[in-house]
Amino acid sequence: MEKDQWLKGLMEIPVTDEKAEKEARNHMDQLTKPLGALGDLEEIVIRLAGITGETVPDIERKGVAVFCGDHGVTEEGVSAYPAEVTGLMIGNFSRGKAAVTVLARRFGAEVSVVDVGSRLEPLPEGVLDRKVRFGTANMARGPAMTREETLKALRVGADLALQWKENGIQLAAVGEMGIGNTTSASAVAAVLTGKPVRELTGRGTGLDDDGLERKREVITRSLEVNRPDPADPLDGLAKVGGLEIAAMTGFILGAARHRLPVVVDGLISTVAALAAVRLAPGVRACLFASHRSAEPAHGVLLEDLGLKPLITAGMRLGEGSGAVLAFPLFDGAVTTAKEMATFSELGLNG
Ligand SMILES: O=C(O)c1ccc[n+]([C@@H]2O[C@H](COP(=O)([O-])O)[C@@H](O)[C@H]2O)c1
Ligand SMILES: Cc1cc2nc[nH]c2cc1C
Repeated sequence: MEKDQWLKGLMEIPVTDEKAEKEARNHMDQLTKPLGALGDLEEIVIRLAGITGETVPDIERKGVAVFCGDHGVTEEGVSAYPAEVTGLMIGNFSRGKAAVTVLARRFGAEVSVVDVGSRLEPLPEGVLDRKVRFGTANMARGPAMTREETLKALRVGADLALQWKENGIQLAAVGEMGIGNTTSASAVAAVLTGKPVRELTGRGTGLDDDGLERKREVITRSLEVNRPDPADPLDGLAKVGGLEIAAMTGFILGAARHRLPVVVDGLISTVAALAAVRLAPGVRACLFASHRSAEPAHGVLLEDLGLKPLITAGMRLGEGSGAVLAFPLFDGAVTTAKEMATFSELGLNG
């Protein structure tokens, strides 16, 4: 009961500040450029205003949260890499040598690496220990995890978003690490969109043709074995999802609850975002899509969410790397809003 109350509270998403949005639009229209000439950058400023309630928001402090988990379904041979790579990459994040940590350093973002369910033990320095269990069960044989575990993982993410908001983070990115998680993400995408598995399954880390066929068959079998309820996003996350996916759903819900704009990364964080939007539709207004992943399901999900990716770079890495790469576009957008002259300052009526 208390748990239900907590989840209900998390889903009370404040509405968009339409007055701030309108003021931001007016402001952008008055700047010394042809109307709309800054394209998506203008949309960033307007949407940030609607989220934060400030006409020209400050986004100096940025962070990327990387949620990590292992997947029992790797037993079925669905990834081009061995499951041990999840743990090895957690070490790499801790040493600041992974793509996301390198990019975060370059573009001035703080990083939180959160182990919500890897098999790694002990954890390296600086990694937040929020382990709910040591990897999920093999979803091709039964549920990946229980509803209880799903809610625990969700709470890990939601609590971090609140902590970030209280600590003064103004723009968040979300990413993940988990060998096998494109299989889980595609399965959750199939549950939430009702689209065919074939259309939603890609090569992940680089499967060959045989591997891709096996992956499709494993996802189809997992859906048959578990029969997740499409009307209950938590059921899909529990039965065919993953610990880091549920944590990202919680993080996104928590961010939206506290009006913290959040940039999603590739396929896996976007499926978490779709689950969050299905739980609380108001979440959508707080989301930005950084790039469009090479995974086929990603485009389907972005369309379902009505999100336009800022970058097209053929990336398929995850980690939050694409989201951090989009941060300079946000800085550029806000800087134009803050520093450009208006037509009236130029002595022209624009
Ligand atoms: O972001 C994406 O769209 C993306 C596409 C393919 C792979 N990945 C990353 O690769 C891992 C999952 O790939 P796989 O083949 O093991 O399912 C996981 O750690 C993800 O971060 C990520
Ligand atoms: C090496 C490696 C790094 C990753 N980062 C995110 N997913 C990944 C998957 C692999 C295999």
